[in-house]
Amino acid sequence: MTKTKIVLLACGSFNPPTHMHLRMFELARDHINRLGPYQVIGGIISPVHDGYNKKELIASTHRCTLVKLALQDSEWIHLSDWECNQESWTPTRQTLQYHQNKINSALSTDNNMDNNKINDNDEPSWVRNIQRFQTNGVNVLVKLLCGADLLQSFSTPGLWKESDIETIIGDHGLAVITRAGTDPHKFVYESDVLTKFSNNIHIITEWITNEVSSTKIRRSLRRGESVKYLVADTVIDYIKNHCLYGSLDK
Ligand SMILES: Nc1ncnc2c1ncn2[C@@H]1O[C@H](COP(=O)(O)OP(=O)(O)OP(=O)(O)O)[C@@H](O)[C@H]1O
Ligand SMILES: NC(=O)c1ccc[n+]([C@@H]2O[C@H](COP(=O)(O)O)[C@@H](O)[C@H]2O)c1
Ligand SMILES: [Zn+2]
Repeated sequence: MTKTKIVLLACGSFNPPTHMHLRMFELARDHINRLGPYQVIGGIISPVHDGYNKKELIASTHRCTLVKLALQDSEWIHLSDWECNQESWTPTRQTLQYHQNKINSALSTDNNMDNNKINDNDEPSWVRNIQRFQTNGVNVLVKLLCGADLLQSFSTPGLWKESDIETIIGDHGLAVITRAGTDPHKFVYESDVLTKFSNNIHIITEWITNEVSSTKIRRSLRRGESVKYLVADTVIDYIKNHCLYGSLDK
């Protein structure tokens, strides 16, 4: 049986990236691969544009560097700085569509080329990673990976267009990681649009709960407290060297 090839894309602030951001990918890959008809072949972290204007959001140049440092130990998850390099903030539907189109057009070019030439190009690492796989002309699907709080934000009035939610879930699909304080099953039940597309929403229970959040990390840094074992050492070094989040180099 040919498995549908999946790439997981997580959007968000990553301000800064924590171990839990990376755990989400591992949890979702195990879950989706276990279902049978799917094979997860790549992961992408797409930090949000500075124009998102969220409180305490530091410059995307720093956030992209921090994500790259956090991903040094991962073979399959890559940074995409595409959103950050746009003129302004991009709605998530467009981000998913851009990455899916880019991957599939790179793969179709590969199919028409001599095998030796594959990977010998200037594509970003998140594309090159996927070019290692044989897809035999079958399109790769990019799914949105998120925590349950992002799913919950779908019901915030004026935040998401209903048509975007339909495209994101209907055409791409969601992998949702449970998070304390949220009940994604109940949330799907209470929403007509989410129930309509619930066959394309994978809710993944995080049994080894880890309530780290970027907000808590920023708070500890501001207070001069240790964040070791919550975020990568290389991320901590960079934050301290650049005195980010009110931290002092010590
Ligand atoms: N501990 C966690 N459990 C489940 N999902 C998480 C967790 N931390 C982050 N995520 C998910 O990671 C994605 C990126 O989130 P984001 O950058 O906002 O991180 P955050 O820790 O929630 O940061 P902040 O506290 O600044 O909101 C979102 O989909 C979010 O739900
Ligand atoms: N309408 C939309 O497409 C829409 C609305 C709100 C947030 N988002 C995205 O969700 C993510 C939320 O990140 P935070 O959880 O860090 O706020 C960001 O990547 C943002 O671009 C998208
Ligand atoms: Zn958040």
